[in-house]
Amino acid sequence: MNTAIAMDDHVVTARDLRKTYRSTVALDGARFDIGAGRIVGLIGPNGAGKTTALKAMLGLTPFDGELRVLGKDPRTRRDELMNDVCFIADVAVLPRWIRVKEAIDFVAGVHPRFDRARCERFLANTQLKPRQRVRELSKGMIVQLHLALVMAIDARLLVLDEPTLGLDILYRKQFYQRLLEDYFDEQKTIVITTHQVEEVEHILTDVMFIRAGKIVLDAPMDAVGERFVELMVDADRAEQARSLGPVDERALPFGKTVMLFDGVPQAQLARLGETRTPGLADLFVATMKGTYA
Ligand SMILES: Nc1ncnc2c1ncn2[C@@H]1O[C@H](COP(=O)(O)OP(=O)(O)OP(=O)(O)O)[C@@H](O)[C@H]1O
Repeated sequence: MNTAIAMDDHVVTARDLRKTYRSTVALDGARFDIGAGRIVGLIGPNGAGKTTALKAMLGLTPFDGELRVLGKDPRTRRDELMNDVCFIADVAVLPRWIRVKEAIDFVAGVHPRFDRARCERFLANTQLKPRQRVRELSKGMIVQLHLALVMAIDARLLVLDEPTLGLDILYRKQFYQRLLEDYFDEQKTIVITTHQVEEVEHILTDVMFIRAGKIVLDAPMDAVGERFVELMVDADRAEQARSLGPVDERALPFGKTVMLFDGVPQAQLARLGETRTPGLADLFVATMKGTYA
């Protein structure tokens, strides 16, 4: 197949992405594809390179390697890209004197795809009032304002870096619910980085784990459920289970062991003990073991 054509089928295509800050390697040959109409979680421990990968996609940092976002190289065509890509920059960018209503007026004035009614719907579920100034808002309320402004823009690619950091659990839940109900459709693609794996796993269509600048797992969520099985075995079956090559194991009380398998049929494991599909958080912990060693 012609690779140029194949690359354009994806919203994002990255090959051999590299970024070094003096002696720190932030991206170490990362490779991934993101298709249209997907909600992708880019998940990794602190310092894994998540923000750097997003900044590269947004044309906010130089890097080596090949990267196409909506068919364009963000290094050279950032301005054009920004018509179709939306992201939340640093929350500190809103001037402290501006009123909620003025911030909405401003975005409505500069962004042709901003939908004021939608923004106001998002805000109706918060305590924010149109006349309040940013300096009168709590940290979490400022994040809410930012999210409402960004979610009301009809962009093809929405990039969210830790979108719910600092928000209470009620709003976090509501945010992800609204992201699905009010924002997402097949024409859109969303990339979210987060540490709060449990909160996003039910909305993701795909998951990417990043560790030390490399993508170490990249799979659709339904494939994750088929690929990985967790098995709880008693001591007398542990050796037999171990011979099937678990990718991780941990001991439980009473001599039981939980083992994580990748690609071993569930039926085969079920003969040795109790099986279940691991949650994303379990997979994350198993995959990242030794990161801080
Ligand atoms: N401007 C910078 N100057 C020097 N080093 C940097 C800079 N930005 C990031 N780094 C380093 O690059 C690596 C990756 O950082 P990055 O911010 O991409 O990680 P992250 O996965 O987003 O982490 P976190 O979850 O903690 O936000 C880290 O080791 C970090 O110290």
